[in-house]
Amino acid sequence: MQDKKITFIGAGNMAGSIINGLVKGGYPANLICASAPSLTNTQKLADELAITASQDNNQSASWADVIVLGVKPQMMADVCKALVDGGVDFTNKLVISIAAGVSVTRFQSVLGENTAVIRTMPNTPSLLQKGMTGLFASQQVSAQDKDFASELMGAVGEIVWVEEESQINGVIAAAGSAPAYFFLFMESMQKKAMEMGFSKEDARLLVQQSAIGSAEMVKQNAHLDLETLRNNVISKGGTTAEAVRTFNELNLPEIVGKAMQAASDRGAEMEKLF
Ligand SMILES: NC(=O)C1=CN([C@@H]2O[C@H](COP(=O)(O)OP(=O)(O)OC[C@H]3O[C@@H](n4cnc5c(N)ncnc54)[C@H](OP(=O)(O)O)[C@@H]3O)[C@@H](O)[C@H]2O)C=CC1
Ligand SMILES: O=C(O)[C@@H]1CCC=N1
Repeated sequence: MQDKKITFIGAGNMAGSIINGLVKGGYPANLICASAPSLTNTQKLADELAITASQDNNQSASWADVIVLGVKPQMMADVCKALVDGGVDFTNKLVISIAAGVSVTRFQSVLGENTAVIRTMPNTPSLLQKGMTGLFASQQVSAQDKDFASELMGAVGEIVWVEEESQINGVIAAAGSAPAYFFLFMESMQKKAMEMGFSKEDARLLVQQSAIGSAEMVKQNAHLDLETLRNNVISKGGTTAEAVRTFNELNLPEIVGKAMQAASDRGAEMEKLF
């Protein structure tokens, strides 16, 4: 990977996961700085990973070749304005946003209309280098910077580039928010297993190992579609058939579709707000 100086502005759950995944994957820690108002998250990252922790956004951003913006969407414009007012020159820098709901146009209206901006939508399994990131590049981004962003996010998981910015909201629905869906599903299963008499620990083990095993089967059987994998578990007249019939009667596919649409719609709505 090209060795570039990277500053993360904001280092909470998501940016922290990327920093962890990057350093554990071998990216030089001395090329990474994390800046946030408090040292709570950043100092922990510095102690564990030997990156630099800072409370000075302007100084950290000025030092970097690549600035990863990892603050909450509602504070993004103010944080960017403060960088511009603080004298940070974005002319030769690559800006990578991980925020939902902040458009390229919005970034460029604050940072300068020719700023090279890549919008990404990662997810928290990036912490384990098992992330999924969608990326969209503004016209100003060079092929070399696109390659760098591919390598950067590729270091913490799989990547997919989208041609239309609006598709980032689809990435949010299918990947960025998705870990929470699977956790909710597993929580619901754990709760029922406990009602069936298992201890909390055993209920979790039953559910988590089933989830991990199923996910691994999906990964290792790319030639099989998901329906086939499902059908391989269903014995005619057996138990799984009853569970799946119940899911379908209660319209699980429609529920999932509606939830994903709600996530995507909220992403589009946020783009108007922030
Ligand atoms: N969580 C997720 O699964 C995903 C989140 N995202 C996106 O990531 C972004 C961050 O979300 P998340 O990590 O969950 O949020 P967190 O609240 O965990 O992290 C926010 C971070 O921003 C820092 N911060 C606050 N104000 C400033 C400031 N003025 N300058 C610099 N840093 C500041 C906070 O610092 P301090 O520690 O001092 O409070 C904290 O480190 C959002 O835009 C979200 O859309 C994208 C994909 C998935
Ligand atoms: O909930 C959110 O808005 C962020 C974006 C995707 C996951 N978390």
